[in-house]
Amino acid sequence: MPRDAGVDSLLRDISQLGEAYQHGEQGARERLMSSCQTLFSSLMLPAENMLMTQWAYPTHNAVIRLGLDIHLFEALLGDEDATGDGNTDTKEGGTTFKSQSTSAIAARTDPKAEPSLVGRMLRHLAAMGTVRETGPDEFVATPFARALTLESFRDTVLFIQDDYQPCVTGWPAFFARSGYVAPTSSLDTPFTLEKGCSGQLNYFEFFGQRAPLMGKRFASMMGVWSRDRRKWFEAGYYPVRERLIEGVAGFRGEAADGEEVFLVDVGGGSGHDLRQFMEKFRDDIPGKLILQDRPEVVELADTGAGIRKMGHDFLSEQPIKGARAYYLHSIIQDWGDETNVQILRSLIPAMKKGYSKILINDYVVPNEGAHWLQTSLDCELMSTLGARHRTEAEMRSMINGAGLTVTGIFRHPLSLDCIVELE
Ligand SMILES: C[S@@+](CC[C@H](N)C(=O)[O-])C[C@H]1O[C@@H](n2cnc3c(N)ncnc32)[C@H](O)[C@@H]1O
Repeated sequence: MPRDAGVDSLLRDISQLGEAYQHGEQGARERLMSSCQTLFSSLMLPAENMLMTQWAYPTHNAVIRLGLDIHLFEALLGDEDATGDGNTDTKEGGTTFKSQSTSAIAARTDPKAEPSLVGRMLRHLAAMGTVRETGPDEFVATPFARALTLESFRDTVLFIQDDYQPCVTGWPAFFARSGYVAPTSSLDTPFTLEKGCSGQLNYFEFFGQRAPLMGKRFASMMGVWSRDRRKWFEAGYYPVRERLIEGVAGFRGEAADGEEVFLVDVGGGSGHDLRQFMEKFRDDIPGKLILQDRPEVVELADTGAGIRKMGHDFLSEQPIKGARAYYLHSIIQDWGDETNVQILRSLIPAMKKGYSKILINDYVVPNEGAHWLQTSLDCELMSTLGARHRTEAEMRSMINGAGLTVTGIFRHPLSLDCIVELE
């Protein structure tokens, strides 16, 4: 086969990025991953690509899913005190993982699975990079395999594979019916078609009224989705002190009534954003933190001390008046323009002029070169809520239509999302 010039230049980039990564340069890891991914797909032949995407990925997912049922990932971690049988220690991301034999892993599965089935599952997981093979019939967990023992990761796999994926499998039926037109109503989507609630309940109403467990798993998935991303309040992203904290009465020793609300997380789900915000700023937060969402969602949220929970429908007037900021994370992306204008207008009567701000934390997608995280979420939004991502021009026009003004768009150099600040 003739060599591809694109591949040659990718190889040069990867070599330079590899050095930058070894020197700990900011952003080198992300750029290296992206170049490696492009290199991988450039090198793959069409039939290999076919088999990888259509065969290997789905069966990898199926092995992970079945692995949860038999507690394969817990079995793989073994017993902290396990010794003998030739186990070797492997360092990954600062944690020591022990190598385990297939028979030892199979013996710890629960319910007990046939050792040869466990061996076949482990070999596919190893081929796909989820576990590592350290010798014949010997495996060690990667950080991802270890994370699959966490409740939030288990919930995420169960939500995506059991609750969400069937509506993606139903795309051909939905689009044949719609005449190959993308959905624009949250009441008529591949999700509502698959769940039999078209015209009656949207995605979130379905969780609340028919599938509370699904709602809990969804909230866990949102936490996992945010987990390794740059937080909006981190250094180099949105300047929280300069733009929010310093403008609050009482911050400079002026009189404050102690009742001020600093931040309302509107549609804040499980409260993970406020919890992390609290951990970072603690005693510097000049006012109360309030988590709002649908009543059944806030009820499940484990916010800990210092965060007040409140059931509130964001389509109706905001009851917390004069907060320093109203934060909307992954809310605007969920809805069409009409609903978003209603969500934003419901906040306006509560805002103190010249003081309160709205912070929209969403992806604002580029016209070209969107990341797979953005494009796959766009597919998810289309499938579940008949929604879609917006470009900056589309976002600005929607916001102006609600009678608000964009006062800044803030991004971390390594984040795919941004904060759109409004007054
Ligand atoms: C995509 S999630 C985002 C959750 C959270 N902000 C985060 O980033 O993890 C959308 C949230 O909007 C909430 N929601 C949907 N409809 C709502 C409504 N009418 N009023 C209040 N919250 C609503 C859902 O329950 C869900 O928690």
